[in-house]
Formats: sequence, structure tokens, C-alpha cells
Amino acid sequence: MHEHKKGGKEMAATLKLPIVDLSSSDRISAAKSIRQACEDCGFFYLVNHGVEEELLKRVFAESKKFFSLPLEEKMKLVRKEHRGYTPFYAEKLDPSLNIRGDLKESFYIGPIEGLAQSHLNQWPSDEALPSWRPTMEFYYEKLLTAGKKLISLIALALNLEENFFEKIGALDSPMAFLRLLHYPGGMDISSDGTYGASAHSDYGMITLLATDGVRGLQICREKDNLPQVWEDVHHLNGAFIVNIGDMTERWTNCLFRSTLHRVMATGEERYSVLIDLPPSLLFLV
Ligand SMILES: O=C(O)CCC(=O)C(=O)O
Ligand SMILES: [Fe+2]
Repeated sequence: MHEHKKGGKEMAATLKLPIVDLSSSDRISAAKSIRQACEDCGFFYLVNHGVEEELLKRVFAESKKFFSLPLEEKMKLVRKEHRGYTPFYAEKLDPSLNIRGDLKESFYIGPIEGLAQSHLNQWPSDEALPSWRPTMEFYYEKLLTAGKKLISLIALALNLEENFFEKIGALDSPMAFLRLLHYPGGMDISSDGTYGASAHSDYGMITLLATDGVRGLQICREKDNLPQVWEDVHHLNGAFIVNIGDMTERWTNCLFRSTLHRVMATGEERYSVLIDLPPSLLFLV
């Protein structure tokens, strides 16, 4: 670990997260490393997840195309029913902060088929962005498949049968949301305390995150220790960054940790794409 100064005000140490191989034939040892990671800090890297790099590249390219549209075009798809476009500063993940809002703009895509009201999704027009919708739908399905596979390893890590979550119906029509994020660059972020995304934990079972490699993500392992210590989570080529959400923390009585994290506003432009996997709506009601 090493320490360095950021923006003159933030100290961050660099973190080495465990790497979990989703295609490993040794599922027991993969489950063991998940258990260790989830008890320790709730974050790990996932490799051999079955999502080709070429697809990820296309997703980032399409995301960039959308966010480059004029604001009035993007506002035509402004978020309704948790789906669509959210402009810069419209969200504040840490409501205790006395600032205008988080820097990022985002686009949310809800379930694309099944019982979960796929018709509520909003899409850019075919004329403007012809390959946008098929690319995102394909990516959504791929991530869901990887996410479900990972959840079976999480079951093993909890000494449950690997199809435990399937059996109880937690994965039927999951209300998974794909979120495309864009953090603008070139802003003067030195003085006003703005974050790319302010401190929060995720609400679902797990989150799978891909970034374009630009730094910014940090986690705080012990949120109640003051002053809070923030550690940088680095990009690892070809890996997803996975983190445990509040639901899993609750279900495991805090054995697995849903860790506070944030994205710093570094002045560098940054894109990320993530999927939140909560359990099925049917399961929750
Ligand atoms: O963009 C990132 O790296 C993470 C964003 C995040 O944590 C979130 O939106 O929940
Ligand atoms: Fe998050």
C-alpha cells in the first residue's frame, strides 16, 4: 500500500483486492476467496466472466455517443419510473453533503423482458443511435447471466447449496438495473467539495461494475472510524469490480459487507457501466 495526496485534501491508500475466477473448475476455492473478500471488504475483481472485451468496448462507445448528444435530446428521455436519463448534478447519493449534487450524468435501463415491466424502458431513437438498443439489451442479458452464475458461487461461499437462491425464487425476473454513467472532465473541482458520485452503499444483492480505466473509485472499509480512511480501487483489465449490496449484508447478518464507496471528481472525464442485481420483485412482496 502507498499513500498519496489527491486534490490537496484527500489521502487515499491503494488497495489490493482478491481476484475471483468465475469459470474456475475449482468452485470450492473460488467460493472460499469470495467469502474472504466479502467478509473483509465486500469488494473483489471478477475475471473469466464470459463477457467479451469487444462487447464491452461497444457498450462504452454507444454510451459515449448517447452522452455526447445535445442536452435537449437527452432530456427527451428524462428519467421516469427509474428508467432513462438523469442530468449532471440531479442526484446526490450522500444526502448529508451540503453541495448541489453529484457531478455524474446517467442513464438507467430496467429489466428488458419477463414480468418486470420492460415496456417502461426508454430508448434513444433508431435514427439517432441505431445500434444502441440491441447493444444494451445484449449486454444486459450477458451481465445477468454472469451475475446469476456469481450468485451460485456466493451461495457456496455461505455454505448453502449452489442453487439456493434460484430455488427460493430470488432470481425469478430480477429487477436488475443497468446503469451507464458519465463523469465529465475538465471542471474545476478543487474547491467546492463536489464528488463524481458521493459516498453510498449499493442497495441490491451484488453490483458488477466496468469502468473505462480512469481512476476515481474509492472505498471506506470502516465507515464509523473517524477520520474515515479511503482506499483507491484500481481498474484491472478484463475484470469486473464486484461489490456486495445492502440486501446481502442484511441477509447474512453483516457477515458479508456492503461497503461505503464513492467516485472522486478528478477533473478527468470518466465512463462506467454497472448492473445492480437485487432479488426478484416477486420474492420481495
Ligand atoms: O462509477 C463507478 O465507478 C461507481 C459508481 C457507483 O458506485 C454507483 O453508481 O453505485
Ligand atoms: Fe455504488
